[in-house]
Amino acid sequence: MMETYGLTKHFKDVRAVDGIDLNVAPGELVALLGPNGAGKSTTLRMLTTLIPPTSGTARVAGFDVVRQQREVRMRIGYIGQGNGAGHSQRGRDELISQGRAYGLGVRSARARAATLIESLGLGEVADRRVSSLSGGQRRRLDIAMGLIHEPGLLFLDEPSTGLDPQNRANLQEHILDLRARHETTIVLTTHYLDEADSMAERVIVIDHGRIIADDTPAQLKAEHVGDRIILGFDHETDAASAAAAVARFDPERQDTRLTIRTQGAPRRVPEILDDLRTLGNPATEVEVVRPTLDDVFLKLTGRSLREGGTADSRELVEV
Ligand SMILES: Nc1ncnc2c1ncn2[C@@H]1O[C@H](COP(=O)(O)OP(=O)(O)OP(=O)(O)O)[C@@H](O)[C@H]1O
Repeated sequence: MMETYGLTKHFKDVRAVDGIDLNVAPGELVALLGPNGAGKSTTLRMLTTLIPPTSGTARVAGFDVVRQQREVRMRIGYIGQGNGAGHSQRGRDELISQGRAYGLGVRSARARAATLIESLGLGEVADRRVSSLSGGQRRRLDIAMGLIHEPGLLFLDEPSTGLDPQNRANLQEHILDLRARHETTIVLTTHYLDEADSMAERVIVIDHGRIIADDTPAQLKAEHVGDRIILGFDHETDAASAAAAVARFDPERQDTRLTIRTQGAPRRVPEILDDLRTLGNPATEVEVVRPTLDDVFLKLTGRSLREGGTADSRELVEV
C-alpha cells in the first residue's frame, strides 16, 4: 500500500525527517508515535504530496509522491491537524461539495455523504452549520470529508488532539468501525500512548526524524521492557531470605521489597507465591507492573513521552 526508502526532509538546518524506510501493507492500522517535533506530521505531509522530500522516495497506493501527485491524491484521504470543514456551510453540503471536487456526480456525492453521515454517527447534526458542531463532531466530519472519494488509504494527523476523553474514545471507536467495515488502510500520528496502544496493531516510534522501533505494542513492551513482579514483606530479614528462595528469578532487593523482572508476570505469580509460602517466607503484598509504550520509549531514548497521568498499569493484590 505504501513504501518509503530513505525518506528525508530538511528545513534549513533542521533534520525533520531523517531517512525513513517504511512499508505498510493493505489493511494495516499503523500509529506513528513520537514526542512533539519528532517528524510525524512532516512524514505525513510528504506521503500526502503536500511537501516534497529533500531526498529519498515514497510510493503511496502504487504511485510516486513527487512525480505522480495527482494519482496519489485521488487514492488517499488526508485529515490534517486543523479543521478542514468550512464554518458557515451545513455539514452535509460540505461533504457533497467535497465529493463533487473529487469528480463524483451529484447523486453519488449525495449517496456517499449519506453513508458516511450514518457510519460516523453524524445523523443528528449533519444538517446544522459546521460552526455549531462540537469539537468531536467536527473532527468526525473532517474524517468523513477525507473519506468521501472512498480512498483505500487514510492518513490522520493527530485525530484526537484537543478532544476531551469521552469524545476521544468515541472518535477512536468510529475510526475502528470504519476500518472494520471498509478495510481502509490507516496511518495515524499521535502522541497519546494509550491511543497508539489500544488502536494500532503496529506502532512505529519516531524520534528526531528516525524510526527507533516498529512492532506490535505487545511485542515492543515484551522485547524492550518486560513485566515486573514486586513482592512486599514485613521485615527486611524476610525479604532477604525470600530473595534466596526465589534466587532462580534473579530478584533485586530494596529494603522490604523484592523486584523480579520476567515475561508473562501474571502467570508466574502463583508459582512464586507458592514457593515463598512453602519455604515459610510468604509475601504480604504483591504488585504486577506491566510496561507501557512510554516505558519502551524511555528504555530506547532515556526520555519520557508522557504528558502527565500515570504510565504504569498496576494490579495490586493483598495476599
Ligand atoms: N515548515 C517548517 N519550517 C521549518 N521547520 C519545520 C517546518 N515544519 C516542521 N519543522 C520542524 O521539523 C521538526 C519536525 O516537525 P513535525 O511537525 O513533523 O513534528 P511532529 O512529530 O509532527 O510534532 P507534533 O507532535 O508537535 O505535531 C520540528 O523541529 C519542526 O519545528
